Amino acid sequence: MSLELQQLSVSYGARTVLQSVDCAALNPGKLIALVGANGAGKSSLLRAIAGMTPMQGQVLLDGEPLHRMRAAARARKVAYMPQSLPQTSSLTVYESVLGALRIASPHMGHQETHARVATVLQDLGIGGLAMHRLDILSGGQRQMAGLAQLLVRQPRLLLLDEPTSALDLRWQLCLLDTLASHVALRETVCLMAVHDLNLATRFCDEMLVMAAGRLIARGEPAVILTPELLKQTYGIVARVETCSLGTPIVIAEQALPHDSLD
Ligand SMILES: Nc1ncnc2c1ncn2[C@@H]1O[C@H](COP(=O)(O)OP(=O)(O)OP(=O)(O)O)[C@@H](O)[C@H]1O
Repeated sequence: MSLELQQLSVSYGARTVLQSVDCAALNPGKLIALVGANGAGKSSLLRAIAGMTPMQGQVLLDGEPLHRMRAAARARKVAYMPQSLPQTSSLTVYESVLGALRIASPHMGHQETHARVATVLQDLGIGGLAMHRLDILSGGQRQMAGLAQLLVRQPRLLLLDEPTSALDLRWQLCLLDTLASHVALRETVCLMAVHDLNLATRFCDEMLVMAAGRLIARGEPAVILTPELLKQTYGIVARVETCSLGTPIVIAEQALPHDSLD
């Protein structure tokens, strides 16, 4: 079973920013990248799936319409990480991850709860931050803590909005490696918005490409990423080569002039 989007539309006031997005069989166990230019609608799509913005159409998770699910069941199954995380909490990283798990699984035993928190912090490599307060973390550390709060719940569906945007090169690799292992092990459906196409091609098995509120391409990065698609999507002249790891690498050569774009 999997995630399916049927005729999903989102409007802000009179402005429609997502236009009847259809997408079947977004399957578990793999990372799926959601890419597209600024303003293409990636965050709106993730928020709509997460039930955080009014929408038309239907989102099915394992065949079940998410909007008909009771709030508690939905909160257990779906975890969403926004682009920017709140900075105000004075909880420690450990307390915040523990709290996230207790809300999702209030009946879980004390030992299992604490073991799960310790494991997720260790897997993400942030055990050393456990007793640090969230409000004094760096942006990248907060992003790692935010992901820990989601993974500890072991949701069925993970929706991540640019989860590596604040991370340095090493932590980008650490986070995506851990995420890929978690998603494969738990058979999680994972859809994440990413700007870095080269990270997406390296870690994601499938790519959804958005432009102006529509889904314009879907498939394996090596198959769908072409200079033509990059021109259409981002307004750039780019080459796509195969790097020594065997994955496609996008070399952006030049931005097309603003007045040459539609
Ligand atoms: N709360 C809002 N109210 C009104 N318009 C909005 C709101 N949020 C987003 N939009 C508009 O919806 C369109 C899609 O925005 P969205 O944030 O979904 O794009 P995105 O692909 O995630 O962009 P980015 O890569 O810059 O984060 C944009 O034109 C944006 O101005």
